[in-house]
Amino acid sequence: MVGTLSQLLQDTHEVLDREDLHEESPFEKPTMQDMRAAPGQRSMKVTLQDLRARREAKDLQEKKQPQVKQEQQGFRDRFVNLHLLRQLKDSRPQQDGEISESRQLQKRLIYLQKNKDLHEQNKQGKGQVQEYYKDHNGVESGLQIKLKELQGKLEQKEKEHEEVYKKLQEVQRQVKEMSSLQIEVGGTDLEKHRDLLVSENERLRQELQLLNSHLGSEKKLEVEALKERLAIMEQQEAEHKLLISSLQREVQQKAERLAEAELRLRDSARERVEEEERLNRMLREYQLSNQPQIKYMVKTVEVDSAKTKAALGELQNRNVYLEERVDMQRDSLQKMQQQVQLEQQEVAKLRAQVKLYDLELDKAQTQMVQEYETLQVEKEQAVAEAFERAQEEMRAVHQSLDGVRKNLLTLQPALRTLTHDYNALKRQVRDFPALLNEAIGEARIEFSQAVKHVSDTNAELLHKYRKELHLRKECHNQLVRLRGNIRVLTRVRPITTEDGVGPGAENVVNFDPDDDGVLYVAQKGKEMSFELDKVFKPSATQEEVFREVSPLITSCLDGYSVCILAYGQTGSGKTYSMEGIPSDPGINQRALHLLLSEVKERSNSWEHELSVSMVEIYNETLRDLLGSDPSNSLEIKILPGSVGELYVPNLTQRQVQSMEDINKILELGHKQRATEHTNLNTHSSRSHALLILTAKGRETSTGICSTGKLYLVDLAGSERVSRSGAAGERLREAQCINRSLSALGDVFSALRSQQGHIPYRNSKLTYLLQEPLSRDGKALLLLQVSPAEKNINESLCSLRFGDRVRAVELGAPTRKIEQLPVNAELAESESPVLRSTKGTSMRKKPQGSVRQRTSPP
Ligand SMILES: Nc1ncnc2c1ncn2[C@@H]1O[C@H](COP(=O)(O)OP(=O)(O)OP(=O)(O)O)[C@@H](O)[C@H]1O
Repeated sequence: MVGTLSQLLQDTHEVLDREDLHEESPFEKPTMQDMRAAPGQRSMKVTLQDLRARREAKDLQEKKQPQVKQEQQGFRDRFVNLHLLRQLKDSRPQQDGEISESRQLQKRLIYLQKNKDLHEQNKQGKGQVQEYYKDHNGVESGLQIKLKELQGKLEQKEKEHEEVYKKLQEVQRQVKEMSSLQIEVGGTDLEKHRDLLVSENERLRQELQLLNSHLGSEKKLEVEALKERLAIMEQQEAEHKLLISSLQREVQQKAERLAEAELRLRDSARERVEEEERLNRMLREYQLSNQPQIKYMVKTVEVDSAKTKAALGELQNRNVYLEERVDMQRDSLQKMQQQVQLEQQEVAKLRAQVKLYDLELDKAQTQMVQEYETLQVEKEQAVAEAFERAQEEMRAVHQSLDGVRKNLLTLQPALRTLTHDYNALKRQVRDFPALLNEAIGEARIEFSQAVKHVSDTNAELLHKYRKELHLRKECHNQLVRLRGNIRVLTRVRPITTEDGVGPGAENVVNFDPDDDGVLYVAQKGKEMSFELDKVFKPSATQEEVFREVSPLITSCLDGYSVCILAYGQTGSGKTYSMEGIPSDPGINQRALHLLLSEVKERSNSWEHELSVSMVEIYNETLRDLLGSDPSNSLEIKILPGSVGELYVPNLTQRQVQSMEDINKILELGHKQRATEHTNLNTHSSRSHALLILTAKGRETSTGICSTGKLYLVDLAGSERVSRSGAAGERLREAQCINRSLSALGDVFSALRSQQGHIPYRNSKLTYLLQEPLSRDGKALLLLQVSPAEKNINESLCSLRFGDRVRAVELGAPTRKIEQLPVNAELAESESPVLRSTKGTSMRKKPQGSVRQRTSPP
C-alpha cells in the first residue's frame, strides 16, 4: 500500500515537473481570479477568445511565476500531505480513482503527444508525396526529352537514308547511262551483267524501303504505346493528386480538430491545476488558521472535508466529464489514427503503384531503347550492306564500264568504218528519192514512149487490120456480088422487159470489137462463134441497119429484083427492123423514102414510077393488105405470053410519089395485117408480111426501060411448133409458117447446092419470092437474134440458118431492061404492071426486052 502511494506521488511529481518545462502546457497554474471563477461559468466548449484571454492571463501569471512556483511547491507539498492524510485516515477509494484518472490523463497526454508526432510524420509524408510528384514530373519530362532525342535521331537516320537513297539513285543513273552506252555499242555479255546489276539494285532498294517502313512503323507503334501509357499515368496522377488533396484536406481538418482537442485538454488541465491550487490554498488557509487547535484539526478537516468532499465531488464530476471528453477525444483520435493509417496505406499503395509505374516506365524505356538500338543496328547493318552492295555494284559497273571502254576502243575503228558506211548509205538514202524520182521519171518516159510506140503500133496494126478487114469485106462483098451470094446480116436486139428477169433474161451473145462480122454465143459454158456479113449490136440504130441495106434497095431502080428477108423467132425484132416504130421507122418506110429521093435525084435522066403492094401469107394463103377485102385469097400465076413470068392477079398496086402516099399505104397495110397473140409475144405476127415495090424506069435519052422489084419481107416467127405451145388454130398457123420457112430453107439449100430444080413452088412464100431468090435476083437475109439466154436455142437455129444461107450463090444478078422508042411514054409501056394499077405483072421476058447481067451497084 505504502509502495503504491509512494509510486503515485513520484508519478505525480514527475508529471508536474514535466509540465513545468512546457510553456504552453495545459497544466499551467491558473490565476487566483481564474480559480475564483465559478465552474458553471466556464463553458466546456472553449472558444479561441477564451483561450486568448487565458493566455493573457497566463502572461500576467508568468510575471508572478517565481512566487507562484513557490506557492505551488508548497501547495504540492500540502496536497501530498493531504493525500497522505486522506489515504491514511480516510482511505477513500475516490481519491484512488482520482489518481487513476490523473494517470489516465497523463497517458492520454502521452498519447496525444504521440498523435502529434504522427501528425508531424503525416506532414512529412505529404512532403514526401509532393516530392514524389515532383520526381514523377521530372521522370515524365525526362521521358519526353528522351522521346524528343529519339525523334531527332530518327530524323537524322531518315536523312541518312535519304542520302543513301540518293546515292543509290545516282548509281542507278550511272547504270542507266551504262546501259544506254551498251545499247549504243551493242554489247551482249555486258547487257546481261547490267541487267543482273539492275535487278540486284532494284532488290536492294526494295529491301531498304521495306526496312525503312518496318522501322518507321515499329517506332511509331512504340511511341504511340508510350504516349498512351503516359496519358494513362497522367490520368492516374491527376486522380492521385485529387486523392492527396482530399487527404490533405482531411489531415488539415483533423489537425484542426486535434488542435482543438489539445486546447480543450489544456483547459481541463488548467482547470485541474486551478482546482488543485484552490485546494492547496484552502489547505494552507486551514493550516494557517487552525494551527493551535491541532486537536480539532481532524474535526475541522472533517468539517472542511465536507467542503472538500463537495469540491471533490465537483472534481469527480469534472473528472467524469473530462473523462468522457477524453474518451471522445480518444475515439476521435482512434478514428483519426485509423484514417491516418488508411491514408498511410493508401499512400503506401500509391507509392507502390508509382514504383510499379516507374518500373514499367523504366522497363518500357529500356525495352524501347533496346529495340531502338537493335533496329538501329539492323538498319545500320542493312544500310551498310546496301552500301557495300552498291559499292560492289559500282565496282562491277566500273569494271564493266572499263570493259565497255575497252570494247569501245576496239570498236571505234569498226564504228568509224560503220559510220562512214552509214553516212554513205545516208547520203545514198537521202539522194535515193531524187534518184528514184529521176529513174521513175525516166522509166515513165520510156514506158510512156514504149506504150505510145506500142499503142501507135497497135493503132497502126489495128488500122491496117481494119483496113485489111475492110478490104477483105470489100473483096468479100465483091465476091458476094460476083457470086451472087445472099448477104446475111444479123441484128441482135436488146434485152427488153418482156424477157423478164432472172437467169433466162441474161445476155449470152457477145461481139468481136474489131470484127463486126463475128458473133459469139455462149451456151453451157461453151462459146460458139458465127461469121456473118455484118453483125448489128443491140445498140445499132435503125439508120445504121438501113444504111447497110440501102445499096441493095436502090438497085431495084436499076432493074434488079431485090429481096430483104427478116428472119428470126417470134419477138426477135423482125417487125421492129422492117416496120419500126412511128418515131423510129424501119427499113420499109426508109426504103420507100430513099427510093423516092433517089427517083427524084435521077429525074434528070430517068423517069421512074414507084408502085407499092402489100401482101400477107397466112396459112399458105396470099392476102392483099391494100385491097378492099383482105380476106380474099390471091393466086400466083404465070403471066400469059411470058416466059414463066409470075404475076398476082387482082393484087392492089399503089403508086407512091410522096411520103404521105407511103405513110397512108403502110398504115393501111399494117392495119389489115393479121396479127394474133401467142404466149411468146403479145404482138406476134403469125403471117409473112411482104411489101413489094415495083420501080419502073425509063432513061429519057436512050429509051431504055427498067423494071426493078423490091421485096421487103417480114417473115413469121421461126420458132418450133413445140416451143410456141400452140394448139388448134394456132398449131395450124405454126405448122404453115414452119412449112413455108422450111420451103424457104429448101430453096436456099437447092440454090446453094446449085441444083437444077429449085423448089420454089413448095410454098406461097418461095413461089412469090422466086424472082429475087433466083439467079437473076439479089437477096439479103436479116437475121434477128434475141440475146436472152432462154431464147438461145432459137437464136442458134437462126444463126445456123443464116450460116447456110450465106453459102448460097445466086450468081451475078441481071437487070431487067427493055429498049423502048425514045419518044415512047413510060405509061405507054406494054407492061401490064405499068399500065394497070390493079395487079402486079411478073411477066415473062417479052420480046425485045433484055435481061442484062451487070455488076452489082
Ligand atoms: N433493135 C431493137 N431496139 C429496140 N427494141 C426492139 C429492137 N428489136 C426488137 N425490139 C422490141 O422487141 C419487141 C419484139 O419485136 P418485134 O415485134 O419486132 O419482134 P418480131 O420478131 O417481129 O415478132 P413476131 O414474129 O411475133 O412479129 C418489140 O417490142 C420491139 O419494140
